[in-house]
Amino acid sequence: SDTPGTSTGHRQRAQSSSKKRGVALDVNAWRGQCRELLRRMLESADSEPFRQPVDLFAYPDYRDIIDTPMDLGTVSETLAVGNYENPVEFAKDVRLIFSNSKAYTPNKKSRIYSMTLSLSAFFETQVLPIISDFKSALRNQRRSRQHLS
Ligand SMILES: O=C(NCC1=[SH]CCC1)N1CCN(C(=O)c2ccco2)CC1
Repeated sequence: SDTPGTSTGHRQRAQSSSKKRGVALDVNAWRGQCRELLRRMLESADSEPFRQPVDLFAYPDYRDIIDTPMDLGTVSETLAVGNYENPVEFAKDVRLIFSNSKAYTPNKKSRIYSMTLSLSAFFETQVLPIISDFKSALRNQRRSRQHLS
């Protein structure tokens, strides 16, 4: 707490990132964090079936069941070319990979589906702080811009 009687002068806040409550609030940090999360997922054996699009010759009925195919390679490419605006859009595509697998699997004991379960459990624990840090950086940026207007 401040020493009584001191005035806490008006603090200028840096535009893109500022130290607040010990957290670096950088509205752009999410992209590198998501790239690193993808890298860790791709190095896991559990991601093997999800690194590239499903081979429709190997699974001829795949598109009868799945409307929007998605895979980690496509997500990687979309992130690299800057076509995700925020980590929520990124997470939506990754979650689509897992929901497609759940929809397509003939039964919940299939090997590939069990890989989906462990990979998505890992993903959810890792993406949550990325999204909440982004949202607080955005709130902070809007707060500091608001005081400028
Ligand atoms: O063919 C692939 N991936 C591409 C590959 S794997 C190695 C070479 C190229 N699949 C199979 C179907 N998929 C499932 O989720 C699934 C659930 C139950 C059975 O299959 C998605 C992954």
